Amino acid sequence: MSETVLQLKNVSIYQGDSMVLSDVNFEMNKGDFVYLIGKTGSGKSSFMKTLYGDLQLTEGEGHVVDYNLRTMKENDIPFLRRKLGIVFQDFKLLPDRTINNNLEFVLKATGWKDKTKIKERIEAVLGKVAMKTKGFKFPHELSGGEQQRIAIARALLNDPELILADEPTGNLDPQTSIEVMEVLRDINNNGNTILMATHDYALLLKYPSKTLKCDENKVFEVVQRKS
Ligand SMILES: Nc1ncnc2c1ncn2[C@@H]1O[C@H](COP(=O)(O)OP(=O)(O)OP(=O)(O)O)[C@@H](O)[C@H]1O
Repeated sequence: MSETVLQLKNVSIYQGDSMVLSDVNFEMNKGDFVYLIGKTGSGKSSFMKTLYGDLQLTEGEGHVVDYNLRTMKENDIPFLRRKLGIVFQDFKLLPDRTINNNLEFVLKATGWKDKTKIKERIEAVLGKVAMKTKGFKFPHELSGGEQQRIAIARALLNDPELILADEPTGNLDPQTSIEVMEVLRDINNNGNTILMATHDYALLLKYPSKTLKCDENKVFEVVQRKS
């Protein structure tokens, strides 16, 4: 039976007093890969932020993994985020430490203590993004595409039930975007559930998948035409 990881019912999303999206109804099941598209300012980031608890849900019903976005308390947010993997456009790696130490930092902050297990987990996630040999480098010693692969590895550390990727290829050239996309598709093929906001229509055409569009304060599914 399919397992629901995300469910929104009659949701409206606000930034301050202004409504960004209304009547949003959407569900994702384990293993899905869904794109979220829309013009700049159409609400993609606001949608993502609502899902990881950065924007409070005040209207409608929302469930992400086992959290109820309406009733969740401020102290629940870090626990919700442990079940999510979040990838941003600008990578957000800590510049003052190596890749291994960036990953170790997250594991320690989320309760990992055993040194051997930490080392094994770091190797495993670096392997998943084909970056096993780069752990000793600092972020600035890596290309943008490599940094994004590390950010994806970081998102995988705690076996997330849902990966939210907000414009993960937004800072990358077309060829590097394809390489990062291949990593995301591989991860999806291995069972991870991914919601990816993007502007990049070339990626959508090359890697078709279910697509939601934000437009005029609504979110609806678009059907890709086969040419
Ligand atoms: N922190 C904020 N405070 C007030 N309004 C905001 C805030 N962030 C975004 N908005 C407004 O909410 C609307 C949706 O913005 P959002 O960032 O969600 O769009 P987006 O589709 O992600 O755009 P982009 O593709 O440019 O990132 C816009 O009108 C924007 O100006």
